[in-house]
Amino acid sequence: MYQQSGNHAVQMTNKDNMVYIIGAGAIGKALAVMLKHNGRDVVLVRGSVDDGRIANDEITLELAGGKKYVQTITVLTLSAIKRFEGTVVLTSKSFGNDKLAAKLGKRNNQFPIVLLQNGLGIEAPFLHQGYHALYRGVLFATSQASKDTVSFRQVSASPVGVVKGSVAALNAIVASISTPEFTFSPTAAIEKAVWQKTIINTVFNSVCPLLDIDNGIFHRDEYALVLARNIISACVKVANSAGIAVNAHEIEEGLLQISKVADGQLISTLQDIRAGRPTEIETLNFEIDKIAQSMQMQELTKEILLLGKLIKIKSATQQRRRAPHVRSIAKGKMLNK
Ligand SMILES: NC(=O)C1=CN([C@@H]2O[C@H](COP(=O)(O)OP(=O)(O)OC[C@H]3O[C@@H](n4cnc5c(N)ncnc54)[C@H](OP(=O)(O)O)[C@@H]3O)[C@@H](O)[C@H]2O)C=CC1
Ligand SMILES: CC(C)(CO)C(=O)C(=O)O
Repeated sequence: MYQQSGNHAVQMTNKDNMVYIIGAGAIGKALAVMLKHNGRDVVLVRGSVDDGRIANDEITLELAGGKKYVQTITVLTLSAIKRFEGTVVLTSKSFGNDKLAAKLGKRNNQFPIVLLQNGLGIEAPFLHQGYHALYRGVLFATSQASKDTVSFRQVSASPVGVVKGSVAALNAIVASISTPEFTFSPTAAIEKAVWQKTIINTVFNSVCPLLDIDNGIFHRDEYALVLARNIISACVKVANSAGIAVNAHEIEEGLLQISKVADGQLISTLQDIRAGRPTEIETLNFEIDKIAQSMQMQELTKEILLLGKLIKIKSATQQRRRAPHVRSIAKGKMLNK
């Protein structure tokens, strides 16, 4: 199934229930360790690098209560894979989806793709490429990676639904990626779940990095919760006008639940900013504002857009600090929205 390279011993397999996780980051590593711990066939595939390298990495997963799982996971890059024989799960950053959709499309076999990424509209590149087995998950979990250790907390089961495909295949996919401590559940209402989670992320992924604070702030601080409530209220009006029946109370409950379970954990956008990496804010605050604009509702999303712009400035500032030579790339590209 994949080629041998260098001195690394890699097991060859012909199974068609292999799970290929693309994106060896905080979520990808956590999922890989959990699957391997439960006896599943899994490999990690690098999302941003494609040098044909194959490695066997020891990854430690820390769960709530101090429980630890250590597993050796095979890490490949795309060019080491001739064809997929199983399910492809994307835990890579969504801004890489255009390139990945094109690359994966070249291996034109029938494999299903599951997107486990935050944000609105992230499936578009795969739909444009004509994928016909496309599934979307919404993660209710929080994961933070440092070197080869990942700290993971599940908030609740993560729903997965059909974008293109069948309910029977969805059920099989959910069974193949679900484990007791990282649980997925099939849903017929994935669009609603995507909006609910995107609204939650619009709050967390802008407010927490701007305050430079952990995810627990909303259950600890009533002023932060009031700010969250205002953002949720505006987003819900936009969603409802777009025909998505979400409600503010349910979303606030979800936000508080995450805030409690993920107290002390950092939102992915804050992890990205601190590491000098790009963020996914385009598919959160900016995408909601874009949808509001298309319905002449942009007055409502002014604050949301401002928070998004501040995240871009903070992210670009940190990137320049870490790599002064990229100054000219970021300059002028930031505030044109
Ligand atoms: N961490 C969390 O708590 C949560 C994260 N999410 C979502 O899950 C997804 C994964 O997040 P997370 O694991 O935290 O992110 P990380 O940054 O830890 O990992 C993401 C991985 O994406 C890959 N990647 C980065 N840039 C590109 C690119 N341009 N093209 C292709 N691949 C790229 C890299 O893989 P490689 O190293 O293999 O090159 C990177 O390791 C995101 O959409 C995030 O919003 C959702 C809920 C919670
Ligand atoms: C809100 C949170 C922590 C929960 O899943 C998340 O989506 C993230 O870290 O990006």
